[in-house]
Amino acid sequence: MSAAAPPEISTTSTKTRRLAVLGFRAVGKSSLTIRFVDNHFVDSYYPTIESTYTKTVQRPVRHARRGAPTEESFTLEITDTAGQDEYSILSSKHAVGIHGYVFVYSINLQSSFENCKTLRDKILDATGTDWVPCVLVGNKADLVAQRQVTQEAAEELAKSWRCPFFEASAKHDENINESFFALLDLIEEQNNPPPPPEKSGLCILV
Ligand SMILES: Nc1nc2c(ncn2[C@@H]2O[C@H](COP(=O)(O)OP(=O)(O)OP(=O)(O)O)[C@@H](O)[C@H]2O)c(=O)[nH]1
Repeated sequence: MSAAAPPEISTTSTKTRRLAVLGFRAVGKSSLTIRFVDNHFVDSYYPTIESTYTKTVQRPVRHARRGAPTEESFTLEITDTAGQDEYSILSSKHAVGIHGYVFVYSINLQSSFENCKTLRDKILDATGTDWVPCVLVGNKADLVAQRQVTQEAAEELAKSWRCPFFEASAKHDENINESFFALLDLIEEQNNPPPPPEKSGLCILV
């Protein structure tokens, strides 16, 4: 009889998290998503209807207990939405069953930054909440000479949304993983608040 396989303690089962990438037309939503999922950049521009991408990632377990798995696996289902402006009708499927949002603007287009505020308001209206897990991403950070949106304004907005903020470049592969992982970590922080501290072995029965 062969020896039993050792128990699998390095990872837990996979959890699925659904993310939606929203923003104005041509800010780089597809480019960010494809850079994250496939690690390449397409220079040409094809307006998106809607696409869903899947990527499995490992993250450290939050508040891991002694002897328990230290990493967990997530299957990310990322919906790359069509570009939206303030007049676009929000599809209800972008409000239901989504764990977190990537709001994207382009640092060289002020109106795309303003548009993120409108989009988030629409999501809050549709979900009936006053907060959703999200990350604010200023893409095309390589176009710094054409900058219209200051870092300070974006930091201020992210602070008011209680969310992480990154300037990123899909073209130069800057802060792409960081943006998606920060969102995932924020989602998990909501789902797994810190447990009460472990008690010592001593137990007094009365
Ligand atoms: N310089 C620069 N160009 C970028 C970057 N990301 C995307 N682009 C270019 O911006 C254009 C639009 O990119 P997409 O990724 O198609 O934008 P999108 O937001 O998905 O577009 P829609 O689906 O129409 O809303 C393309 O020509 C990209 O090559 C970047 O980080 N830097």
